[in-house]
Amino acid sequence: MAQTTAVFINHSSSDAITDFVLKHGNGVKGLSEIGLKNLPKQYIQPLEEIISEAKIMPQASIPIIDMSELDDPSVEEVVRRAAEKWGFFQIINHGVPIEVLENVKEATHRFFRLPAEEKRKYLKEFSPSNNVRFGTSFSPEAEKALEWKDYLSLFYVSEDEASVLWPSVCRDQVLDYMRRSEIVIRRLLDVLMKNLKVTEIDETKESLLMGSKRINLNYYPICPNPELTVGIGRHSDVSTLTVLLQDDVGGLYVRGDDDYWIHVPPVNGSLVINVGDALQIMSNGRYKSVEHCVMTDGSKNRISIPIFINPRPSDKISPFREVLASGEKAVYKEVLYSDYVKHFFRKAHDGKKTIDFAKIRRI
Ligand SMILES: CC(C)(COP(=O)(O)OP(=O)(O)OC[C@H]1O[C@@H](n2cnc3c(N)ncnc32)[C@H](O)[C@@H]1OP(=O)(O)O)[C@@H](O)C(=O)NCCC(=O)NCCSC(=O)/C=C/c1ccc(O)cc1
Ligand SMILES: O=C(O)CCC(=O)C(=O)O
Ligand SMILES: [Fe+2]
Repeated sequence: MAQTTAVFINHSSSDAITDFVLKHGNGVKGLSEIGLKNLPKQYIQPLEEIISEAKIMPQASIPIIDMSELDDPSVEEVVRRAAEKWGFFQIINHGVPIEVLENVKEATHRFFRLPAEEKRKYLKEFSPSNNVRFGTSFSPEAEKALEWKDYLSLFYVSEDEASVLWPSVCRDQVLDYMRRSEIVIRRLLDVLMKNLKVTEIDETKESLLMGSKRINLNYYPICPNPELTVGIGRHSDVSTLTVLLQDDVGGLYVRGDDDYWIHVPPVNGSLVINVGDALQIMSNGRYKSVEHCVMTDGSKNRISIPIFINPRPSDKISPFREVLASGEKAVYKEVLYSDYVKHFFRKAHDGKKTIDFAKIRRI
């Protein structure tokens, strides 16, 4: 059977492949598993989207910060500088138990091992809710070239809603990971806010900084031609902060100086933290939401699990009053957060362009 499918797919039209991947719920994981020899042409990315050896800064790395020392003012300073300069850092000794991380990784594999007919139930057209979505690539209708990634995206509303709507093979482990990471997120936001002269996170600020959460389970299967495609194209996150758990395969790259990229090496037990566009806007550009992308692997399947900490969809975001108090000019105008996110989802990944949506144009 697999043999027949492989012969069929290897000789199929683009449309048949797209149906197999997108409509029937096989995803790129399905393509990978039938032993595809060559990357289908709709996945071939323009050469400039591929990070070759020559574009990597081998000696550079994003900071690794030990959170057990966070009460030390010098460590607070390291966190702030990392958010200002790199927009990305890894944390260790963060208080989220290693079993919680291992359990959510295993749960992610369990979800993706489900048969296509099961996963298909969560495709946009069949899912019982907009808050649960299984998909592939990022925005297939808008993309010139597809991305080599399948995902399950879960927008968190409440434990009760999750217990009804989220797939039972991964629900409990995902919720546990979200719950257990809450303390470290709050702590990081406290430190980052102090530096902006925001001394108290009241109810309004709490909503703006962490009023909603989305968690994605990303699956990047073995790719037959990793030198021709990407797992995720260049983008910045639209979150306030993103907390990312990756496995031991590697492949995440962050924009460094000029046209160079920095690899984020897997560090056992660590979490990758990055600033998203919402925090760049609210900090009036002080904290940087940095472009990043994922390259595929020719010999290993990879997973990653980002938690996007966001404003609420109904929040209006703009630079904080405290940041502008000293007379600094606002770089960004007020935008409704759900408009911002819809703008992001409706186009293909395009590097740092999403934030132009909120930029004030001065002539
Ligand atoms: C606008 C949202 C996202 C959906 O609202 P809705 O009422 O369900 O509206 P729609 O169902 O009409 O969705 C709007 C559009 O977004 C698309 N979309 C709806 N969720 C999704 C979805 N998880 N995936 C990819 N399209 C979607 C959806 O397909 C639709 O596009 P289109 O059909 O072309 O009109 C709403 O939940 C909202 O405002 N959420 C705010 C919190 C939030 O989710 N923030 C996003 C944080 S995610 C982040 O930072 C980075 C994410 C990311 C993700 C993938 C990457 O490769 C890289 C980065
Ligand atoms: O897979 C990764 O390491 C990064 C994923 C990512 O950038 C995203 O989901 O927004
Ligand atoms: Fe991202």
